[in-house]
Amino acid sequence: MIKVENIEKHFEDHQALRQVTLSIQKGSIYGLLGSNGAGKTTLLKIIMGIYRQDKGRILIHEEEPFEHVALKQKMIFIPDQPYFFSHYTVKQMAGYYQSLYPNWSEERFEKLGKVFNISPNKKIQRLSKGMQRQVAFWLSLSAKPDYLLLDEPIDGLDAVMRQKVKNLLIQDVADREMTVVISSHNLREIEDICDHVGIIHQGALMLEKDLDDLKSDVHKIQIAFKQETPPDFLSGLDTLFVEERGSVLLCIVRGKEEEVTAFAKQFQPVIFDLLPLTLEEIFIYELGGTGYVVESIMDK
Ligand SMILES: Nc1ncnc2c1ncn2[C@@H]1O[C@H](COP(=O)(O)OP(=O)(O)OP(=O)(O)O)[C@@H](O)[C@H]1O
Repeated sequence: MIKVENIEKHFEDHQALRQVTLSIQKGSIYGLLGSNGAGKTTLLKIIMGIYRQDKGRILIHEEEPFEHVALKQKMIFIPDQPYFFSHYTVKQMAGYYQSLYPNWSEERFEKLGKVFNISPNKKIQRLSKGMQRQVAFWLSLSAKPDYLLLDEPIDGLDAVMRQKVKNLLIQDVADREMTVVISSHNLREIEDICDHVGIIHQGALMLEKDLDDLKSDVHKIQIAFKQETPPDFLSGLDTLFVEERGSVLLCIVRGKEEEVTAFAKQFQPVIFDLLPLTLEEIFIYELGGTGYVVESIMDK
């Protein structure tokens, strides 16, 4: 488990993180969403023990990562521009990873070679950017880390490889409870693999959600009554948004589907529809006036 408690970080007079608190369960995939400069990379580097926070505490498996060598052998960070030694082949770099990570599996490295389809004898710096990114995944997954932190990892991978990498991540989470933190600008890139997301804006965590709960507990209802809207109707619902569209009332409500339906039907509506919301709609309604935040993570 990763616990981030009241983290603050300044770079000279710029405050990059403000009072960030979140926890990431073992065996889960956590999406850290935010626009450029929001503070995602800074937070990932603090979790990895690469930067030291000014205030607050990070606990990985109840231990602080900064200068903790044994803990770092179980953690891998893939930065947005992976770094490799110049002139090293994939095989030579694999040897280096093997010396760093005690959990390294040669068998896994060979098996994954078939997925990535890159010759281990190739010099990494002669590969394309997307292929170098594949090498970063190939080596990292062969090292079988307990914690894998990814800084905008999907960018630069083609659609087929993107899906392959997502499947590999999900497989390691399911098989050996690896914990993944993945940063992105774009909710759509990661919504299919994350079970939790946090939205970070100007260094502060604005919203943190369990995606399964979120998808099942927020609904859009369209309802019309024979006459005026009964006064008790809206006051009896937990509404995030209400709009009159002619005689039809559109409401975004929180609550269990059966309970919302049973409640609405008491008023004998002439029209009643309950529809699921897209994740995008949920964030728009939940974040209300903070339009830029929503727009920035929904870019197409
Ligand atoms: N080493 C550094 N020195 C000074 N300022 C920094 C440093 N690293 C980050 N910052 C500043 O901290 C803020 C947060 O940067 P960070 O890289 O964490 O954002 P990000 O959310 O990862 O952005 P992006 O999506 O553009 O990569 C930015 O204003 C950035 O300029």
